Amino acid sequence: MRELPPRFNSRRGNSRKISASNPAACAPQGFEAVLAGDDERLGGFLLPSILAYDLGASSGRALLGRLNNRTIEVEEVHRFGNDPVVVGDRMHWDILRLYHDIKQGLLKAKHAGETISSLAIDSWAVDFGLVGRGGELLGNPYHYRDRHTDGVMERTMERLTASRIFGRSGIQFLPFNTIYQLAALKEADSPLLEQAKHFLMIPDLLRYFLTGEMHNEFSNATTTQFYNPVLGGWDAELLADIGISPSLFGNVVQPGTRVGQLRASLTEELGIDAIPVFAVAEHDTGSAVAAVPALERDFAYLSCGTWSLMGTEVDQPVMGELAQTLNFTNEGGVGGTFRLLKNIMGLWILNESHRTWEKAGLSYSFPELVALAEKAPAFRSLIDPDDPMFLHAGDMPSRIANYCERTGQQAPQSPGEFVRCILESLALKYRYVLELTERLSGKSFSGLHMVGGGIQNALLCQWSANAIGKPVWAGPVEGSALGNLAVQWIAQGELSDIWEARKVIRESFPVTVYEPRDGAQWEDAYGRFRALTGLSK
Ligand SMILES: C[C@H](O)[C@H](O)[C@@H](O)C(=O)CO
Repeated sequence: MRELPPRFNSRRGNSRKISASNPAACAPQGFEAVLAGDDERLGGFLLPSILAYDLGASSGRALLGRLNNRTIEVEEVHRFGNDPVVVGDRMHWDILRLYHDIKQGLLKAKHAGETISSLAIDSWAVDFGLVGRGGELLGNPYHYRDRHTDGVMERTMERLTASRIFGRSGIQFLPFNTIYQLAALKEADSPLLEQAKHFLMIPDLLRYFLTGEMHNEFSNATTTQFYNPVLGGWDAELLADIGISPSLFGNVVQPGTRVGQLRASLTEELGIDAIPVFAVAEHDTGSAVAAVPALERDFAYLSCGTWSLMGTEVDQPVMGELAQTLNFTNEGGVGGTFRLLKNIMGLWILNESHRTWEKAGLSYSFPELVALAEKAPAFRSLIDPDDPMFLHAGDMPSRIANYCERTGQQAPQSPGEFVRCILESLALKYRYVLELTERLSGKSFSGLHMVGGGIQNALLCQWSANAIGKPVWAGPVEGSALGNLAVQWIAQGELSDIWEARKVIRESFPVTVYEPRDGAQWEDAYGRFRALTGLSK
C-alpha cells in the first residue's frame, strides 16, 4: 500500500490544524527542525525561498517562491528553451542541456543573494532515461512524439487486450505511453535494454543528476501505463507481458517526500549549500492540478499548454468499462488522490502552425494571430483536435485543410481563419470532454478552472466559457510551478495541506472570470462539431 508522507493524507477534512502557539520551535536557522517532523509553525518568520523547476515541452523555468504571511511571492530567476534534437529520423530530448539550465537557475538564485531551503522538479510525462551499471545515462531520452512507437500500441493491445492493460493500470491509450516506448525498444532488440539497470523518468533523472539518488516519483510513474494503482506499485505482469525486467524499476515515492540533497561535487562546482531536494507531483499536470484554486471539493480543471488536460480530482481511480470505453485516465495526484482526466491535443496544433508559417517566412506573433482569428468568420471550419493526424510535428495548416476537405467543409484560407478553426474546435472539444467527465464521475460542475500558460490566450478562455455555457475561472498562469512550490511548503509544515495551499494560491493570484456569451450560436456549432467529427457520447 502507498505510504503517504506526513501532512498529505488530509484529502477530506482530517487535516491537523497547525498552531503557532509553541514558540520553542522558532529557530529559523534550525530549518532541519521542520524536516524532523516538528510541525510547529515558525512564528511567522519569513522563511528562506524555495525553488521550483517546471519543464514543459517547449520551455522551462526556475521559479523562486516565498511564503510571506499567507501570501505567495514568486520570482522567475531563469527561463530557458527546451528544443528537441532530431538525429536522422529519431527525435530526442537534449537532457544534458536541460541539466545545464537547472544549474544556471541555481547560480542565478545564488547571485541574487537568495538562501534556498529546498527545491523540486516537475516536467512533462511518459518519457525516461535508462541508466547503466556504472550509473551512466545510456543515451538521450526519446521524445514522446518520436515515431519509433508507430504501430506498437496497436500490436500490444491486440496481443494483451485493452481490458487487461486498462484493468491493471487505469491509464488512457496514447501511442507514446511509456509501456509502448519500452515495447518498441524490445521489438527493435535495442542494446539499451541489455545495458540498462535503472529506469528514471525525466524529473527522476534530473533529480538523480543533482543528488546522486535514484527514486521513481508516483504521479509520473502512473503515466507509464504499467503502474498498478490498486496494488500500489509497478505492475510486474504487464512488464512481463512486454518482456521488460521489473528489476529496472525502483521504489516509488509520494509527492512531499524528501529525496536527498545536492551532491557534494555539485555544491563544490557551484559554491552553494547542499540544498534539500523534494519529490513533488513531478508530472507537471499533477502539479498544475495541485495548484487549482478551487473553492469546492468537486471541481473541474483544464490544464492548458502544449497539451490540454481536462478532468476532475478523485479519491479512487475510476477503472470501470465506461472509463475504458471513453478512454479516460487515472494519473496519480497529491495526497493519495487521482486525476481522472483526458488528454486533448491542445495548443500544440497552434504552435506547430506558427512554426510552419515562420518557416515559410510569414512572421506573426501569437497575439497577432489571435487578433486575426477574432476577425475571421465564425464556425466556418471545425476539426477534431485529437485526430491522430495532428499528433506528430509537421505542416498543421495543410493537415487542417486536408481534414476539412475530407469532411466536406470549406478549408481555412488565411492564418486568421486557421487559428479560428483551431481555437473554436478546442473550445468545442472542451465542452465534449467536460460532459464526459460529468457522466463518468457522476459530478456536475458549476464552472471550469483553467490554469497554465495557455490561459494567456483570453480569446480561448472566453470561447471555452461560451462553448461549455458555464463560467471559466482562469488562473494561475504558472500552475505547475505553483503546485510544485505548494507541495514543498506542505512537506515542510509551512502549509497544512493541499486545500490550505489552494486557498493561499487563490488569495495570492486572483482568477479572471469569463462568463459565457452567445449561447445559441455555440449550441448550434456544438451540434455541427459533433456531426462533423463523429464524436458521440
Ligand atoms: C505526454 C504529455 O506530456 C502528457 O500526457 C501531458 O500530461 C503532459 O505532461 C503535459 O505537459
